[in-house]
This record gives sequence, structure tokens and C-alpha cells, in this order.
Amino acid sequence: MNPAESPLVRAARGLPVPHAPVWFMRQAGRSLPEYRAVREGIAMLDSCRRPDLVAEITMQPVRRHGVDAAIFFSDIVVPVAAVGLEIDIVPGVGPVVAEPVRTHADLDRLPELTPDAIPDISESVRLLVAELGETPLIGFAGAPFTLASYLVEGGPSRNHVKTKALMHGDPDLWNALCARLAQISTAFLAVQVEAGASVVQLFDSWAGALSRADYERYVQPHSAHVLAAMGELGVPRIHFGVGTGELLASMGAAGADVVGVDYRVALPDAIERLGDRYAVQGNIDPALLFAPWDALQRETRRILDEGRSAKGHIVNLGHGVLPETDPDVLTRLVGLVHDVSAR
Ligand SMILES: Cc1c2[nH]c(c1CCC(=O)O)Cc1[nH]c(c(CCC(=O)O)c1C)Cc1[nH]c(c(CCC(=O)O)c1C)Cc1[nH]c(c(C)c1CCC(=O)O)C2
Repeated sequence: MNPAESPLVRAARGLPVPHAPVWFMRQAGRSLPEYRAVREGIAMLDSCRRPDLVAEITMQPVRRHGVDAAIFFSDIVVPVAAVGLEIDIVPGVGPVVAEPVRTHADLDRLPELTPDAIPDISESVRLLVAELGETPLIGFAGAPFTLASYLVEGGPSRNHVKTKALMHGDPDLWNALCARLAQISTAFLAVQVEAGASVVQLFDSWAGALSRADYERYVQPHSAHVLAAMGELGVPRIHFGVGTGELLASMGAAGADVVGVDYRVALPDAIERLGDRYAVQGNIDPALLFAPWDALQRETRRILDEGRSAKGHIVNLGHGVLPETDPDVLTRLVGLVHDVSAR
């Protein structure tokens, strides 16, 4: 079998599957002791540029849990760092930018990304695709809005105040910044797909901070640019954000095949808002992994049931695995999804 015929890729395309595919956002990471061991003493962004380490970390949850896909171990800010912007990932905080990007002149510090700046990314993907065999690799990038928020604010933000002020106060600069970020994310994804990734996910994690009108006016066209480029490369596209209940249809219309649904929106509501054009991904609450097994099992069965009325359903959490999660619960959950959904 080839990854293009795997349950994950088939579900993304709305084709029949032998069982519901399942993977977890942040499946590679701090919930796994083997991850903490290999990362010891190595900074996050350095670890993302070492093909041996990237391949090992990406494979860890595949070996352990038997998930239906690997997600490339990297970060949404890796391509931004690769073009030379001074940025770090501070443990327990997130991405921090030394000098935020807030003027036209600042854009000079954010040149376009060319594949020759990231030969290690192709190398990592090639190693992985060889090791993964029939299991698909999901490539990913950050969407322009979520990246812009880190760059404009200088770090993680609750209210995205400076970002929204820029968006509304200087739309020309906003559009120039987002167009550049769209180029960078497109180039980062294209390298992953050309080296063998079978699916892509565009993370617009913080898009839920926007009204639908602002999303459609200031953000959707830039994300649409990235998704259209991936459509031309022929891979299915997953589009995900948190708190995006009001934006689901607009995120689909940006050019997705699969729309990620977080745990705040019930799948039947999401499916109604999306219509029958898109597959859905989600949406087990990551906090439920801390509940008694019976409760988690009940919720998972319900979500599997609800997903049957979608064009396709990829089971996932509504957001990333929390670092304190017991990894054995994730393994058990994969088994449950496969058993309950087997046709
Ligand atoms: C917003 C965002 C970022 N990075 C990412 C997003 C979008 C997804 C989401 O909404 O969560 C995307 C991302 N980051 C990482 C992955 C790897 C693949 C996977 O999902 O398993 C992916 C897909 C590794 C990582 N990226 C990061 C870690 C933790 C760093 C560590 O282990 O030291 C991992 C495994 C760091 C990071 N990077 C970022 C944050 C907020 C953090 C957490 C900071 C912290 O709590 O310490 C920015």
C-alpha cells in the first residue's frame, strides 16, 4: 500500500475507509518520556534543523501509539527563523521575537524563503518517508495571521492588540506582511510535499480571535494563496484553528479539503455550517484525556458516530496534546477508534 491510499488520505478526500483514521496534534512532544530524553540540552529550534533528531522525534508517537499519520516535527516559526529573523522558542512561553515587525522597513528583515535555505527540511522528510512506508506524513506550516501575530506582538498574545491595530490602521502594510508570510509558508510546505509529505495542515491557531468580517477581509485571501499552491501540488489540505466556530465556512472556502474543528463546537453543528463539501477533523477535548476511561470512551464513541454524517472524518483532539497527558491513554484511544470504526 502507498500512503496516498491510506485511510487518512482517503478520509481527507471523502473516500470510503476501512476504519476512521486518527492522529493527535502535538503527538510528538512533552507527553512522551522518549521525547524529553532526546531533547535534553538541545534548544527547540536547533532540534528542528537536525534531520536525525527530527526523524526520531516524528517517529516516536507512530511507533508507540500506532496512529494513522506522522506529523513532521518542526514548528510554525522554523521558516521565519530560516530567512534570518531573530526569533526563539522560550520553554513554557512560546515564540519570542527580539525586534517585532511593525513597519515597512521591518519587512527587510523578513526576506522570501527559497528552498536552498532549508536543505535539512527536505533531508528530514526524505528520511521519514523512507521509514514510514505506508503511513502518511503530514507536512505543516503556520497561516499568515497566526505567524503575523507572533511577529507583530513580539511573542504570544491574549488579545492580539497590536496585530489588530496594524490590520485596521495600515492595511497596506498588513497585506504586505501577510503576503510575505504566505510566500514563506508556501515555500516551507512545498519543500515538505516535494520531499514526500502526503497531506498538509495549515495552522491558523489564533484565527478565532477575529470576527468573520475581519477574517474574510484581512486574512482569508492570504491563507487562500497558500492553500491554492498546495492544491496545485495535488495533496489534500487540512485547515485548523482554535475557537473558529464562526469561521468554519470561511476557513473551508479558503481552499481546504478538511476543516479542523476544536472541542468548543459540536461536530453536527460544524458539519451543518460547512455543508457537504468538506471532510472534518476533530474534536475530542484534550482535557478529557484526564477523565476516567469510561467518560473518554463515551465521548469518543459519540464523536465517531457524529463524524459519520460528514463527507469524511479524521479523528483528532480539538487542540494539541497537553504535556501532562498520560501517553498510555493516547495509545488506548487509538485502539478504541480503530475497533469501533472498523467496517
Ligand atoms: C501556535 C503554534 C506554535 N507551533 C505550532 C503552533 C500551531 C499549533 C497549535 O495551535 O498548537 C505548531 C507545532 N509545533 C510543534 C509541532 C510538531 C508536530 C506535532 O504536532 O506533534 C507543531 C505542528 C512542535 C513544538 N513546538 C513547541 C513545542 C514544545 C517545546 C519543547 O518541547 O521544549 C513542541 C513540541 C514550542 C511552541 N511553539 C509554539 C508554541 C505556542 C509552543 C509552546 C511553548 C511551550 O509551551 O513551551 C508556536
